[in-house]
Amino acid sequence: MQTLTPHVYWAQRHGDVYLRNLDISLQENTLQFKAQGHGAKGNNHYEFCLEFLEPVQPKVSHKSTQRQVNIKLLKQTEDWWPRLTLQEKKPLFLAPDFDRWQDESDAEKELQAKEEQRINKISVESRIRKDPYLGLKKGYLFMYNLVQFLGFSWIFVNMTVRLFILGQDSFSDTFHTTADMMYFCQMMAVIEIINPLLGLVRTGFFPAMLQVTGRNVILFVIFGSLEEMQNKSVVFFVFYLWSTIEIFRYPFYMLACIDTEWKLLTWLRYTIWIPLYPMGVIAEAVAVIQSMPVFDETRLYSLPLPKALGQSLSFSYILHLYLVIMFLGLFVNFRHLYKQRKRRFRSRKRKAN
Ligand SMILES: CCCCCCCCCCCCC[C@@H](O)CC(=O)SCCNC(=O)CCNC(=O)[C@H](O)C(C)(C)COP(=O)(O)OP(=O)(O)OC[C@H]1O[C@@H](n2cnc3c(N)ncnc32)[C@H](O)[C@@H]1OP(=O)(O)O
Repeated sequence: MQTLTPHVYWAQRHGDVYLRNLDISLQENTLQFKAQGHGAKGNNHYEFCLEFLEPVQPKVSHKSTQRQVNIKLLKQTEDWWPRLTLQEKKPLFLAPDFDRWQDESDAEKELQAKEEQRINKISVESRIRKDPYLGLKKGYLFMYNLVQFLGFSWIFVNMTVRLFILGQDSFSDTFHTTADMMYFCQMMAVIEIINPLLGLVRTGFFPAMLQVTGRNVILFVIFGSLEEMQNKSVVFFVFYLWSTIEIFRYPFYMLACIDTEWKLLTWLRYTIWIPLYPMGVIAEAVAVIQSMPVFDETRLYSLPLPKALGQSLSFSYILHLYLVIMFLGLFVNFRHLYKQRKRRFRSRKRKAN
């Protein structure tokens, strides 16, 4: 019997080395292969040895098939070897295993993809493990957003249809036709202050509080308690601006609850506030200014003063202060929404890369 050297095919990843066609012992980083087999040249001894360029772990795993022996060794440290063997000159029997071959950058990409998969799996698993009520929370948020979407859509459609039919004449009737629904939606919106406190959404408590309180002051104090304000055109502009953003914002949240995203809707949710928010604050400021003489006249909510200082302090003085707070609130929430927009589009760009 002759002693022959079999063909050995090799490939690597950052953590592993693959060899094909062998039988095996590993000593001092040198793989010894000796075997008897029946090949093209009849029954023969086959043997070779390979001293690896870098240390490998002592454990060798191998699997024999009728045609070959597959060997897998684990590298001691995860890195890329410029060649397989310590000796610089490639042994004649050694050739790249093109079935498995990858260059360093391809292997790196494969490694990264595996790592990302692993992280995603861990984060999904830990979310499920950490929060057994996740489904319930999402269900509750979905329903809340659906109700708000239906409410604001009703207001928006009602106002739009009336605007088309009656033109400017519809302005004066806005409050009487839509206020009940607006009361309902804005009272419900208090939930948006509670949600971040309960950790149900990643909204800041402060921006949500400014948003909901700001609107409710206008709705309940300025429009709700002064009949003189209720047929003014400004009601139309305030309600129309509020409902325009909400018919995009709530469906966006609904989709987020079912882990879905429509790009156009996301873009609209994070873009149309740019003109709408300042316009909304200006409309609200006009309403506050228009209400001041009415509060002066009716003395509604005026604060009683000690006799020496006069009879009472008109609520309109408080509204002067409120106007300042409103523009500060605009600044705070505009900045918040700008940051949210940047964060949202930055993370989408990163995902696209
Ligand atoms: C005693 C003190 C008195 C103080 C009075 C102060 C007065 C201040 C006045 C301020 C001026 C108000 C003017 C205003 O009324 C004018 C108008 O509204 S005009 C119309 C235009 N308006 C707008 O565009 C504002 C719309 N409103 C909002 O966007 C929000 O209310 C706001 C809190 C401002 C910002 O929203 P948020 O912080 O939640 O940002 P995101 O939408 O990006 O959400 C963050 C993440 O949370 C998830 N989320 C949030 N809510 C929900 C939900 N309901 N269901 C499911 N998921 C939700 C969202 O998906 C985000 O998740 P992720 O981070 O994973 O993307």
